[in-house]
Amino acid sequence: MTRAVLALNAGSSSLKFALFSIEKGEGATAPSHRIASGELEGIGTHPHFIAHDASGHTLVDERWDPATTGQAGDDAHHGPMATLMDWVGRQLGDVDLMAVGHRVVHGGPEFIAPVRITPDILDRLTALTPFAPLHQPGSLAPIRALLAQKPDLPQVACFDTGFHHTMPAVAQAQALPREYAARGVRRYGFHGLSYEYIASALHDCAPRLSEGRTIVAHIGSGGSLCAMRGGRSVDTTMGFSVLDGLVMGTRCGHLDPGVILYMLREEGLGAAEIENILYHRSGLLGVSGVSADMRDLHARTAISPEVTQALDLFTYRFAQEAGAMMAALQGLDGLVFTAGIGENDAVIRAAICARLEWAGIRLDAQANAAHRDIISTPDSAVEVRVIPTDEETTIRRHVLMCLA
Ligand SMILES: Nc1ncnc2c1ncn2[C@@H]1O[C@H](COP(=O)(O)OP(=O)(O)O)[C@@H](O)[C@H]1O
Ligand SMILES: CC(=O)OP(=O)(O)O
Ligand SMILES: [Mg+2]
Repeated sequence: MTRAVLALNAGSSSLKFALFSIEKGEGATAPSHRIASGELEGIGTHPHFIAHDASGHTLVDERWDPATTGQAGDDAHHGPMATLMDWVGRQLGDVDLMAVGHRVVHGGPEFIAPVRITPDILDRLTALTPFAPLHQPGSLAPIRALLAQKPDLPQVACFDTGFHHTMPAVAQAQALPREYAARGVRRYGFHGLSYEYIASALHDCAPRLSEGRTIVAHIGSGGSLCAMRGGRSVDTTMGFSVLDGLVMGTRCGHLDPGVILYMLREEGLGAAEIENILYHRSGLLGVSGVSADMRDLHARTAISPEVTQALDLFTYRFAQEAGAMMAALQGLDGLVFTAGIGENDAVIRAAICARLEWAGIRLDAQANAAHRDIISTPDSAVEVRVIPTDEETTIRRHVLMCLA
């Protein structure tokens, strides 16, 4: 029987998985071998489940009605996670599953390195839910379900916050009364499993950018920038929560806290209503009034000025936040685009790069349209790259490190 590790990556609009075969004694740094991988994407907009085997053959390719398939963050027995886990369970016939690794969005101040799940650890991770109210339950639901079904199956939690613990104290700080930092209210940063993968890819394919000053732009349904120097995070645009920084699919990004006071005091809204506005009704969806999904928005730019405004705000705010990351890095050698929008959307990449020409970025329009590895011109002061992220490979690495 093939021994395997399953990596589960629950995002806000997608559930991704990969099943890796593991040789006896295989270490975390050995090249990975996938038996199968896939994703349920477009959760909440146009759910699409697609999976491939090791040779790229399609195992499943189905589209569903969003009204019948639930939301990201539903518990493990209902909605998208149940669909994915049922399907994966049926594929496991001749596989000896040695461990499951999970993306867990928030590790709080305590959890940096990956950790083997025990009932006590699960309780401590559950206690972090107020830090990521809409992500943590979705991360923990499959862990809890598997712990009940298969208590002896090793499970490892891999933290999206872990990569950013190298940020200097000044980047972790907020200008609040000191006692807040002691209570864990500080800047953490997210998308760390993705940034760790990109840091290792840069080490292999672009040593100059790996050693130098690089902004990695993880722009999917959620999005953030990481200012990386020498392959480590020195700053990032998400802070205490996944609301900060860039304009996202349904989240507002950077916002004057006075707006929240206004909603509380003048509009009489409660915490749950404000949370719903900031997490689910803002961002591209809120400004365009039609969709959180970039693919839908491009199809409507010609007919809707609101859609054009939403895209303008998205690229404007990106350029502003990139300026902040350049200040943290004291300059810029490289810019890397990754995740759903970063990897696939040449129009958005071009609009962003046009706003950053002042920083020495020159885009090669043909290379960009063809989604090539390097999309800047040879004379560009900043090398611009597209690197597909692979959070599942980071999870595999973390599982093997943790079990060693
Ligand atoms: N071909 C494409 N063109 C433009 N945007 C795309 C394309 N494919 C995916 N996207 C965007 O990427 C988003 C999903 O990115 P992803 O990184 O999978 O998100 P998450 O992990 O946060 O769920 C979608 O909401 C969509 O806006
Ligand atoms: C941390 C976060 O925002 O994740 P996602 O982009 O998957 O929503
Ligand atoms: Mg993601």
